Amino acid sequence: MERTKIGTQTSTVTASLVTYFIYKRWEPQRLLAHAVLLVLLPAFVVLRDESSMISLKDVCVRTMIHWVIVVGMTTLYRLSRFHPLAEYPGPLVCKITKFSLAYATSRGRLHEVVRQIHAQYGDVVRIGPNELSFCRSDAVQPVLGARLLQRGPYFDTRRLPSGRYMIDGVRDFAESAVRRKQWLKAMSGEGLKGCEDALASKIRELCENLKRRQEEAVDISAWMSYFGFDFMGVMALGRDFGMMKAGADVDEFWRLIEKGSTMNSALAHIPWILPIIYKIPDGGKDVVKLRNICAECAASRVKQPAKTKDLFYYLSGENESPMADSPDDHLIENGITAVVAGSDTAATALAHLCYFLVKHPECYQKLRKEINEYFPSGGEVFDPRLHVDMPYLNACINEVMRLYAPVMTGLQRRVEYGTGGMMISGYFVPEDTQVSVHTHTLHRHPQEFFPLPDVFWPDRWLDQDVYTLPTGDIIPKEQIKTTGAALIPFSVGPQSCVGKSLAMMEIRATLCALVQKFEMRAAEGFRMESWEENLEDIFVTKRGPLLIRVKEH
Ligand code: HEM
Repeated sequence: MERTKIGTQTSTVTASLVTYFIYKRWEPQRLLAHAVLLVLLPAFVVLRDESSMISLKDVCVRTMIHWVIVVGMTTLYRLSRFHPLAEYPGPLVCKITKFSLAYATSRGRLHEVVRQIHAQYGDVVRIGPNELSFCRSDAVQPVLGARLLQRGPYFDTRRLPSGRYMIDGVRDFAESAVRRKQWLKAMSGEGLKGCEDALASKIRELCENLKRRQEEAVDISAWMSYFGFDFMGVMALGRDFGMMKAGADVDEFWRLIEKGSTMNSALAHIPWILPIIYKIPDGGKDVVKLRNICAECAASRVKQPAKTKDLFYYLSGENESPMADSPDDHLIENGITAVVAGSDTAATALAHLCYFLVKHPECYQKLRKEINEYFPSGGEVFDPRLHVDMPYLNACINEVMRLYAPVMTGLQRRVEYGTGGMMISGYFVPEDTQVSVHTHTLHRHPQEFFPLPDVFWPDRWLDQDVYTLPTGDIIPKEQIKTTGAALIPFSVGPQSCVGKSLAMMEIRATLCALVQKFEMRAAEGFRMESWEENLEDIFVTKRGPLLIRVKEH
């Protein structure tokens, strides 16, 4: 009897060690693997050794012991000096698990938490058991730009039930290049030209709507989203969502995207849990609703021949051959990606621009002066070719993208198992390690942006011999540090934002129109500081209200 017990205990410990090694080496993700390793294996060990006198309680107790051993071994190893990342500093809890970052994300505070970790532990920190975060501009190229590292498991949330990845989750560079081909055509000179009429017409609609609301406090942040979604709906799916017309999120498109992003970005830190979450009934209800809206839009768009060579025209391949009668999954996916990736990101940048320009009226006036100089005859200020050359306009946009990039988070890449590791900005990163450059922290690093890295000061982007600081002090060029290579709101490299040109065209044109046409000031009783306090990093940025009064010039 005693011998049987010892035998069972030995078997349980052996099974736990095997389980621990399998998790450590292969990090299995499938639900079946979790079930076999965590439930069936310990039960099998007990049943095999004590088949005649086994009770349910015994099985439960042994399963719990199995779990405690696996978790205990994992924790000890992650904290031990034998772990390949043992030399890197970081909070104890992050060395053990990424649950703490998943929690911070679910609260929208990830940008602050990672920044705080860097402030406390340095430029290269351990933010997960197998993950390093860099806050150095010389890490940007090796991590993102140099075509060395593929995306990490953070992007597993971009995998569709079919097993295929959305374009923004694809790991393999070759597949990525194929999937980006049509996008790049759409973002070429001719492709962008095809978007200009729709953009000009949506900007006009935005200005008309704001004009009608001069007597009331306007939530300009929400209006930027209505505008962004309507524009991208037309561009990518051939349908105006009608948000500006209704002054509301009519199809709940925006709400669905925000809800989905909050959950996805939290789970992205613990991707092994995804197969379990996806089995929960209704777990993907919102995603299905979102997909159905897009599928319906794309279906009606393919029935009409293209009036303009817009984004849909290129993404559907209409530029190369006639369109099929009904949209395929690929086309619907691209449409969803464009709306999800392109609407709210640009809207966030525009909302931040309104916020900072209202807070700094002297910058608002300086920008208005530049617009009047470039468009002396008044009238419509829509000329994307001129916008590109306007120094102060572009300085304001750069400065806002620096302080609050619409995607603040570090984009995860992975040093693959079997590569032997690599050097990144003078640090050895062992194989099987996830790495990222934390955009929000890098953008405010005094070594890259000096002085006043936390202050909105567009002049730092201008080329001058002397600079007047917001404090009134005058300093020479030599005392200014503005590292262009450290500004990475669109990421860099072979998988960077493929919609950058369209986004920049949209932001420049919309800002010019708003500043030319309207005066803006904070609405009475609105606490401006609440804007920054309410920002949430959910991969994209979730924003609270920004109540503004607009008045036509
Ligand atoms: C201010 C606006 C925007 C910002 C800040 C932004 C930022 C980003 C970032 C940081 C990435 C991740 C790149 C990586 O993993 O390295 C990305 C990817 C992407 N963005 Fe944007 N984006 C913006 C607007 C747009 C627009 C307007 C579109 C489309 C019309 C778009 C389409 C995409 C696509 C398709 C990807 C995936 C690219 C790939 O994986 O190859 N984005 N964007």
